[in-house]
Amino acid sequence: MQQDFDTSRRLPFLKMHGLGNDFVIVDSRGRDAIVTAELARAVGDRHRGVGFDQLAEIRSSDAADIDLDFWNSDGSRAGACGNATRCVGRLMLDETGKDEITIRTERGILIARRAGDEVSVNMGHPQRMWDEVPLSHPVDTDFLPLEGEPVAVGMGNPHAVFFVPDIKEVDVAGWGKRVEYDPLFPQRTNVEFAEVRSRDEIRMRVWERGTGITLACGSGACATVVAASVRGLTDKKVRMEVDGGWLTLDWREDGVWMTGPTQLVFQAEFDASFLERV
Ligand SMILES: N[C@H](CCC[C@H](N)C(=O)O)C(=O)O
Repeated sequence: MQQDFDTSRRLPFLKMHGLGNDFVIVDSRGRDAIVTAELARAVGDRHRGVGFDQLAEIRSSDAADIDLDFWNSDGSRAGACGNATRCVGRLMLDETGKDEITIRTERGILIARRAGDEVSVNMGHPQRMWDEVPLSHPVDTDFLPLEGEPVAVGMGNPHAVFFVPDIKEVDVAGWGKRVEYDPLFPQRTNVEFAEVRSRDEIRMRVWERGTGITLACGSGACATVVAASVRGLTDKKVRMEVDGGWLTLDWREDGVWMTGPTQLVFQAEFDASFLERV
């Protein structure tokens, strides 16, 4: 593997999770970015590495408090990751002592705020045009021409949200994987299955592009409240139960706000021999 960093050095990282959506976080501020697709796959392997749903790399920014890049465990890039943004938001809020910080991701500058013990992030405005999601050709994004007629929503990454009468009956892995690779999605897609319990409560399960079933997905939760609201099934503010716990979503004038808990699990470092084997 081509590397532009010194493998004789160790590589410190943090393991964090938001509702069981788990992340390895590497802080590359003050040096060149070091994460490559190969490194992401090696670290993401739960046997050879440590495993994660996404790897997040913090970088110095000239436009916000930090820049943040996301990788899936198959080595692909994710344009957005709401739960990792909340986790890194927590780190930066604690580091700076501020109540609000800015994070530049591929989709633009996001704001993270303290919300009691939890962290809120404004995940920005949803993308509802077919070519923004993106889809492969013009269709009605409120009712995609697929079995189950999902809603297409971009949150900096693509999502297809299905409404189902009973979430327990859904084969999330089988159905999710089929939709992820449907030719309607030229960059593949994340897939959400949502059971609306009331106008302000949704139960959601997710199949993540490049990762598979996860216990939560922040951008997917944002996409789901947008989809439910567009279909007239819920209000714009909902509580959402995912496999890993509860999030609050609020689609406001300035974007979709997501609030929930974050957890630091451990701090460790990859040693030189691990990095040399990548
Ligand atoms: N877990 C993330 C989303 C990852 C999406 C990723 N699987 C993609 O390829 O877009 C979240 O909290 O928003």
